[in-house]
Amino acid sequence: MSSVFGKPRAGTGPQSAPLEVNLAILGRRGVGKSALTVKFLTRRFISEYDPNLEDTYSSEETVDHQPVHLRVMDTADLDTPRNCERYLNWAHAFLVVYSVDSRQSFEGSSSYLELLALHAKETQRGYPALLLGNKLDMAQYRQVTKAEGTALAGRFGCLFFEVSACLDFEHVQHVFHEAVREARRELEKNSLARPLFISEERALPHQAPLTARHGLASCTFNTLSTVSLKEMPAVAQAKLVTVKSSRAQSKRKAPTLTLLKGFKIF
Ligand SMILES: Nc1nc2c(ncn2[C@@H]2O[C@H](COP(=O)(O)OP(=O)(O)OP(=O)(O)O)[C@@H](O)[C@H]2O)c(=O)[nH]1
Repeated sequence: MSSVFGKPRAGTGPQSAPLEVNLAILGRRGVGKSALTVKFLTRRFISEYDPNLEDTYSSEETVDHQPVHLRVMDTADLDTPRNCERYLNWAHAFLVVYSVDSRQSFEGSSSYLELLALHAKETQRGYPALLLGNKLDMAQYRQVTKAEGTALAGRFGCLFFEVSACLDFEHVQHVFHEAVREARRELEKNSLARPLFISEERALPHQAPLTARHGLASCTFNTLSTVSLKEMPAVAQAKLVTVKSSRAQSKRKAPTLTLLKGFKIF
């Protein structure tokens, strides 16, 4: 099933260059966004974390025999989407996460999917999204059934997975690679040579901010009325740490330690 909201906005590079994919992880606090990100990058599960950290990590991946330069933004919204343009204008694809043992977080994920769908409608661009029910190892405390997750994903045309950041790495990796595939499908629809961020001149002068109109306060889209053709934007409040996943997986050398500053690993 395809998970496309609207039209694509960026293109693949030449065949020899790695594909560049930006992936944002969204969801309410405590659903396991950081745990999933760190699991994917290091194969490890974290037990302690700084909930206010919002970092963007970089990893060289190979997906379907194709090199991919993947950037992952582990967002740190509070209870609702906030200052969303920092990821809406940056990401090629989104992982929307809830926790299977929290109905509140499931409702939160629905808000994020609505936000993405509305943004896609406003901008006429494509935003592949995957819905993830995390903490599958806590299934005995389930508040959200698998059928409910499937139904929500179906409503928004998303892929859906139940995962656990503390169980097998391969399943988590599969999900991230599926996100890359979804982004790549979108990127391949557009033949631009490099990943560029193109904002069309598309003023919305008489309309309130999208999220305000739909009850998602705090998100503004003030770049919509400007013309811009720019390379990778600076990510507000985010620092870029390059991590070679093969190295991170095998050794506890500097990149891993840098990445995991603030986390306790075991
Ligand atoms: N049992 C279980 N616990 C998990 C899992 N993923 C994360 N946790 C725990 O859930 C808590 C929150 O995890 P985080 O990864 O920090 O969640 P987050 O979504 O990044 O939260 P914020 O940073 O506050 O936005 C931590 O105590 C984790 O150890 C999981 O798959 N299973």
